Amino acid sequence: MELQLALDLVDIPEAKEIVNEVAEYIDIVEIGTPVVINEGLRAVKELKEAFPSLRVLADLKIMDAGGYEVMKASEAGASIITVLGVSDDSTIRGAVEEAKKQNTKVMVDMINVKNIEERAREIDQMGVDYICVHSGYDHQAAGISSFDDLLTIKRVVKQAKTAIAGGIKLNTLPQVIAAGPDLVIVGGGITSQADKRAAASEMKQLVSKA
Ligand SMILES: O=C([C@H](O)CO)[C@H](O)[C@H](O)COP(=O)(O)O
Repeated sequence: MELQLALDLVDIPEAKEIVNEVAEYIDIVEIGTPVVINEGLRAVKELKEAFPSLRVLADLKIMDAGGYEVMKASEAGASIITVLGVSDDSTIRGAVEEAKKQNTKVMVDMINVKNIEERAREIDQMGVDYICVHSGYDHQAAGISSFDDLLTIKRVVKQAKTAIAGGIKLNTLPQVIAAGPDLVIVGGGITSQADKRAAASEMKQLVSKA
């Protein structure tokens, strides 16, 4: 099981500062959607240059033009790029095809997918690398968690790796780990802690044991 740090509410210098603190405890660093909106793919490029041994995920949440956007993010240095599960199949297939050419990977974010079981089965047949259940900020504010969705995809997904994101904290991590995702994605659970290094270290210890 791997740990991904999501960076959302920071600029590029702040992102580098946080990764400097926690790099040894994370497997993947995510350039979150708000960072891409504010800073562009330059954020992906700069983080990859600063931390070449870390995989960088570009959380583009692609909804259209899958092939083109995967190409641009891959050229910037992303190892993994996100595409939305609610997108048309052609968008997901285009993203997968381009990622194969670029030797990068596609993560499908199931945020707002209503029929998780059926859509996860379909997407699993499209050759994607990860399927990620996700309760985004707006769902978190409404008290919605994606834990049940994780149990669903663990049951039906056969090819892709499974991942979970959204509001995971140290106290909820053991329950998440028990469900056995391949990748756990944590943003505020690390970045909003006074001691980010300690939080990342404790999380990495738990994730590594699983
Ligand atoms: O993808 C995310 C969200 O939609 C904002 O872009 C976050 O990276 C994801 O939710 C993980 O962050 P936390 O919820 O703070 O753990």
